[in-house]
Order: sequence, then structure tokens, then C-alpha cells
Amino acid sequence: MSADSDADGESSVESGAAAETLGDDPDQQAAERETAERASASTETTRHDADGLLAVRDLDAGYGDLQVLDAIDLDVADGEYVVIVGPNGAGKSTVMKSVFGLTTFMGGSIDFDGNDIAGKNPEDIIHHGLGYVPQNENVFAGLSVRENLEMGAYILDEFPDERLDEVFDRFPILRERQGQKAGTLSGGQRQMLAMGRALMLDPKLLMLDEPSAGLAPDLVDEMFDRIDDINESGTAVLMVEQNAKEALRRCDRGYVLVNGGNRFEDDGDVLLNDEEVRQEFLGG
Ligand SMILES: Nc1ncnc2c1ncn2[C@@H]1O[C@H](COP(=O)(O)OP(=O)(O)OP(=O)(O)O)[C@@H](O)[C@H]1O
Repeated sequence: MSADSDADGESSVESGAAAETLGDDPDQQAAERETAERASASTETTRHDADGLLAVRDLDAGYGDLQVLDAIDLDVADGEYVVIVGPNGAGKSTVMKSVFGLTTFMGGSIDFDGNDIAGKNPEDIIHHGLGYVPQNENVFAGLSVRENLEMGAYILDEFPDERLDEVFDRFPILRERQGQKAGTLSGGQRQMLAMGRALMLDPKLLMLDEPSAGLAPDLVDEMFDRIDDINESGTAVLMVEQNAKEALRRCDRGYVLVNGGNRFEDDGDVLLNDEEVRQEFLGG
């Protein structure tokens, strides 16, 4: 699904002053180098001014006193499919966790569907229609498949039977295995259960952290196909993926994150064909 994008090439982040060497203190010089690197990387980002479902601006966040994200900008429009790629440790998962209220919020803004969710906790955020599937420990291993799906709807007063049917229709293996303990499912089945559980609340945006991680190659394609289906049925998707080429091939827009900051943002196919992005981040 294509976003109604009017990206205009405008730089979204001030480049900041180039670092000057003010003394001989090696710690200070290292800090200045890091600041300069981040500032220079930031200038390559363009702001996407889509009518946002999710709009993240100048987000600083981390863990306790440790700041990981530095002035992150990110947009997801209604029904859009957006991926975040980048090297290990760039902060991709931290972006998602921060949107879902699982990190220390340090500054900036996060608006979701007209609500200010910055600094809110996941229990509040989930009510606004945001689903999140973490990479690990994303099912209750000791509960059955069906119980896991029922847990997905725990905030509702009335159990959504029709939603359960829709999830079973989307992932027939879950219907077949509904009495089986989640901990005995294969990796791919478990991933589908985790997605199914998030879909029980019919989220407007589904955030997926490395859904293809650990899957056999033939299952990776199937997983991406399922995600395409979810998006084509109207749910916006924000996905972090190591399988960057395939993710960029399938998405509407992508972000490349480096060192906790925005580095590139553009349509998926533009990023795929960008020489610099290919050489630096997609293995040539
Ligand atoms: N719970 C945590 N406590 C402290 N630091 C953390 C925590 N989780 C992540 N970090 C640190 O935050 C930084 C970014 O991690 P993050 O997992 O967001 O990166 P990533 O881009 O998703 O990496 P990968 O592709 O390897 O999964 C790393 O330096 C990491 O060590």
C-alpha cells in the first residue's frame, strides 16, 4: 500500500556545528568526534510529512541513564508499511520499544492517532490501537495457543469471537494447534501466534521486531507474505528487519538508522537502488 507521501527533500534535522577540538583531553575529543559524526549523519535524512498515524519527532530515549536514541524522526501514515534497517546496535529495536513505552523517555514527542503517547506506559498505549510483537519471549510458553490469543484481548470487556475467527483464518495452523502449548510450537508457528495475539485487538499499527529472525529460509518468505497480507487488509506495519533487502523490496518506505540517529529515509525501492545505501548497509 502506498503512502500519500509528499517528502520534499527538506533536511529534517539541524546539522549542528561541526565539532571543534577545544583541548587535549582524549575523552573530550572522542565525545566531540561522536557529536560531529551524528550531526553529519543526520543531515542525510529527509522529513516525511505524511498525514501521520504515528509521528515521532526529535526523540531522545534510552535505558536508565544511557541515552541510545538521538533526535529520531519517524512517520507512519495510515495503512503504510514502513521498515527500519541498519547495523547491529543502531537502536532499531529501541525505537520500537520507545514508541511502546518500554524505555526511558528523554525528550521529543510521540503522537499516535492524535494522542500524545510519549512517556506513557504500554497498558495505556495499547488502548490507542498500537500492537507490538517483540523479537523474543513473545508468547506465553506454558499456555495453549488459544489461551495466548485470548490473552491478546484481555483489555476488552467482551471477548471478540469474530476476531479470533479472523486470526484463525489468517493463520490456519493456529486453529489446528489451538489446544497445544505455545512452548512446543516451531519458531515460525510461534511467530505467527505472537502476531495473531497482537491482531486480537485489531490494531491500527502493528510493530514487528525482526519477525523473520531464526526462521528457515523457506519460512522467511512465507512470513513476509503474511505480513504483506496483514498490511493489504488495512493495518499499518512498522517493522525492524535484519533481512534488509527483502524488507525494503516489500515496504512502502524505509529508514536507515545508524548510531542512534536517522541516516536515510526514502521509499523502499529508492533506498534499495541508492549506491551509498547499498554499499554501506546492504552488502553491495
Ligand atoms: N535493556 C537494555 N539496557 C541497556 N542497554 C540496552 C538495552 N537494550 C539495548 N541496549 C543498548 O542499546 C543499543 C541499541 O540496541 P538495539 O537493540 O536497539 O539495537 P538494534 O539496532 O535493534 O540492534 P540489533 O540489530 O543487533 O538487534 C545497544 O548499544 C544496546 O547495547
